[in-house]
Parts: sequence; C-alpha cells; structure tokens
Amino acid sequence: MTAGQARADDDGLVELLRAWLPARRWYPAKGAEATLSVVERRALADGVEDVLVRVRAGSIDALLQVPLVLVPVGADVPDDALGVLGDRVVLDGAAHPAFVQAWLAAADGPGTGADPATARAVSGEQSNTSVVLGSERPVAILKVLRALQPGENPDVEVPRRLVEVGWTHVPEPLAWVEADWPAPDGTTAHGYLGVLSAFVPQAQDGFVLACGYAEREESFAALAAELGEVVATMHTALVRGFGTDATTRAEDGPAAVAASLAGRFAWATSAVPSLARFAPAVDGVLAQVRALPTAPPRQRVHGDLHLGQVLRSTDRWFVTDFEGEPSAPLEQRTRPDLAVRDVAGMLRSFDYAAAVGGLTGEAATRWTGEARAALLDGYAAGSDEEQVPVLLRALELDKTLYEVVYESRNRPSWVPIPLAGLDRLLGAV
Ligand SMILES: Nc1ncnc2c1ncn2[C@@H]1O[C@H](COP(=O)(O)OP(=O)(O)O)[C@@H](O)[C@H]1O
Ligand SMILES: O=P(O)(O)O[C@H]1O[C@H](CO)[C@@H](O[C@H]2O[C@H](CO)[C@@H](O)[C@H](O)[C@H]2O)[C@H](O)[C@H]1O
Repeated sequence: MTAGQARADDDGLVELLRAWLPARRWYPAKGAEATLSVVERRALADGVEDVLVRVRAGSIDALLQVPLVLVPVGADVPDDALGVLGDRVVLDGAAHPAFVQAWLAAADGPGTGADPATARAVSGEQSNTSVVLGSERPVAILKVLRALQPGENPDVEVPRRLVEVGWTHVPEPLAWVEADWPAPDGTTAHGYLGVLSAFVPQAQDGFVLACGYAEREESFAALAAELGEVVATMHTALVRGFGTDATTRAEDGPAAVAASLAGRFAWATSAVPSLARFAPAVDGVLAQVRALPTAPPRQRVHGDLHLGQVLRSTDRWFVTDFEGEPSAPLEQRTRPDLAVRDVAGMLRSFDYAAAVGGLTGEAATRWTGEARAALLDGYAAGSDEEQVPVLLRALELDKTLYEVVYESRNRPSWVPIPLAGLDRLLGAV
C-alpha cells in the first residue's frame, strides 16, 4: 500500500476521532486525557481512507488503524457515523464493502473469491475488528488489526507455518496486507495491517460454549480433555515449525521465570495498587520457582491462550489469534517461551466461564476442578513433556495478575473474577 498526502482537514478529523475512539473496545487510553494525532491518511480508493492515528496518554503510545469511508452528505447521517467532514459523512470503514474491496485488491496471499458486498462485522468487538465475508455460507474472516506494531505479525506468520507443517486445527491465512508508515523517531516502520483467514464453519466460540455448560451445571470435562490434547499437538507442531530455542541459556532457567513473574507483579501492582496485599504470598511462589532444578526448553507458544481464542466446529477444536497478549511489545510476544504458559492461560478460562455461567461456591469448585483435571489429562496424553506443578501455578498466577489489570482497564465489573483466582492460587502458599 502506498501512503496518501497529508490533508488540510486533519484537525477536523482528529475532533471526530476524539469523540468516537474512546468508546471502541480496542482504544488503549480509556478514561485518560490523550493526545491524538493523524500520522497518515492512505487513500485506498475513491472515498476510502485508512487513517493511522497516534494515541499518547502517560505510558501509552499506540498507533491505531482506523479505516474510514467518506460518502457525500445526503438527507440522512446514519446513527453510527463518526460525523461530517466538509461535504462528506465519515463512516467507520472496517466492515464497509468499499473498504473491504480496496483491502482485498491490495492484499498478498492465495486469496479467496469472497464478495466484499457480503462483509459484516463480528459482534462483540475485542482487541481488533473482525469482518465475516460470504453470504449464506461464510467463507473467510478479515481481522483488521487496530494497534499496529512494526515487524512480523505472529497472527499471520504462526498459522502459515502451522499449516505448512500439517497441523489442521488452525484456520488457514488466505490474504494479508503489509505497509510502511512513519515511525515516531523519523524512520520508516513496516508491519501488517490485517489478515484474512479461512472461516471455520458452524463454529462456536469456546468461551460462550463453556459458559453454557457452566450455566447448565453440565460437565465440560470431555470437551476440555479434547482441547488439552489439541493444545499439546499445537505445541509439538510449533516445535516442528519453529524449533526449540537453540540458544536456551542458564538465564532462561528458573531464576528467569521467577524474575519475569516478579516483574509482572510489580507491573500489576503499579496499575492496581491494592494488589500489594498479595506480596508475601507472591514471594512464596517466587521462592518455589527459584528452587526448581531446571525449567523446560523454550519454544514458540500461543501466548494468550484462553477459551475465547478457540472455536468448536461440530466435532473439532480450532485455535485462533496467535498475536499473544495485545498490550505487550511484538519483540516480547514472538520470543520463545514456556509451553506451560498456554496451559495455564486455558486453565484460567475455566474460572471465567464458571463465574459468567453463574456458578458459585462448591458448584463452581466442582465444575472448574473437573474441567481443569480433564484439560491436564488431555494435554498429558498428547505431550511428552512432564508438567511441573510449581511452574503451572506460577504461570497461572502470572496470567491472573495480567487479567486483573486487563479487566480493570476494560471491564471493571469483571475484576472480581481474577481477584478470586488470586485468592485461590495464593491462599495455600
Ligand atoms: N477463522 C475463523 N472462523 C470463524 N470465526 C472466527 C475465526 N477467527 C476468529 N473468529 C471469531 O471472530 C472473533 C474475533 O476473533 P479473534 O481472533 O479472537 O480477534 P481479537 O484479536 O479481536 O481477539 C471471535 O469471536 C472468534 O470466535
Ligand atoms: O482475545 P484477546 O486477544 O483480545 O485477549 C484479551 O481479551 C480477553 C477477553 O476478551 C482476555 O481474556 C479474559 O477473559 C476471557 C473471557 O472473556 C477468559 O476466557 C480469559 O481466560 C481471560 O483471560 C485476555 O486475557 C486479553 O488478553
């Protein structure tokens, strides 16, 4: 994609964005006084622009992708329009057929015959915006990346490699768009703007599925066992595709795992100061980790695995969204890591599903206990790696601390879910 010219009406556009962006789920500076600047406006087609907006607020410095479609002012301004700029109405473009058509024309990859006119946004927007293509039968799903980062995109690179090594539980990437943009230091950055993947038919979101089971107080064990086995084969396929970290060094051992958990706790406590009350118990976990003789070799992992990242299609699990934790820098998200991090992430999801499904007390403990045991058994059946309980607990703790911060920024009413997780994990130290 080539860059368009800077435009005279950027100030007006910034005003529209200032009003519209904060309500987007993927906006990173909710509730903060932020500085917004238009870094680039790419004209993709007549009336179709891909706008890159820099958002700065305290330690947050993000580059957001905001596709827009500008149509002549007519009698009606649709309710969901951003507003009016000169003689044009500005519309959110991510799922607009005109944007999708321009995107497909600019994309690389094997492609698909999908008709842009059938584009519709997936409800329940998360870190990015997903758009389904195909009329009666969806054929592909376009993920418009929101927070842009320079470099390889694991959500393109990892699924492509997994398909290459013959792993069949990942939707195949069909098209992707790369671009250059001006970096804050005056250099040119290069990265991905989006990826189109094969649509998994009749897929149910794993989290929605599990919440339903919890609501009915029906055991999720059989599905969890299958999922555990799929996660194990994913790890083996990731080793086939990327190898293990050939340079595994002493500094990647137990002391490094402990240092990274200590760093997570410090980060979480600076964002949510009340977490400081867990310091003595966290120290206990750190001591257990440091006392381990070794840590397993590092390899590519999913990095943010949870039930919302897996799809159940009739009788099969698929794994999606290999981006890692959305707020971490790319360099950190693509670094070889411990496979047990993904297992721990999935275990955390059972607490969420039980809570959202309305289970409390003993019923919640029973339901999550069964699902947890089944996931671990399934994983053990598909993997040669012995699970180390101390590491599993440490990485569950790491994820739970991340979740407290994530929820306090995005869904404050859900903070009690990871807080209860901390009580459970740290109560017995
Ligand atoms: N290949 C696919 N086929 C069908 N649905 C998908 C596919 N990939 C993702 N989804 C659905 O799209 C939504 C967003 O996808 P996800 O990759 O989790 O995006 P985000 O990065 O925003 O979290 C999820 O509800 C997921 O169930
Ligand atoms: O899916 P994303 O890559 O955007 O991941 C982020 O958002 C997730 C929530 O949508 C968040 O996951 C947490 O909530 C899930 C239920 O909604 C639950 O299944 C997960 O276990 C829990 O961590 C994820 O942490 C965040 O990175």
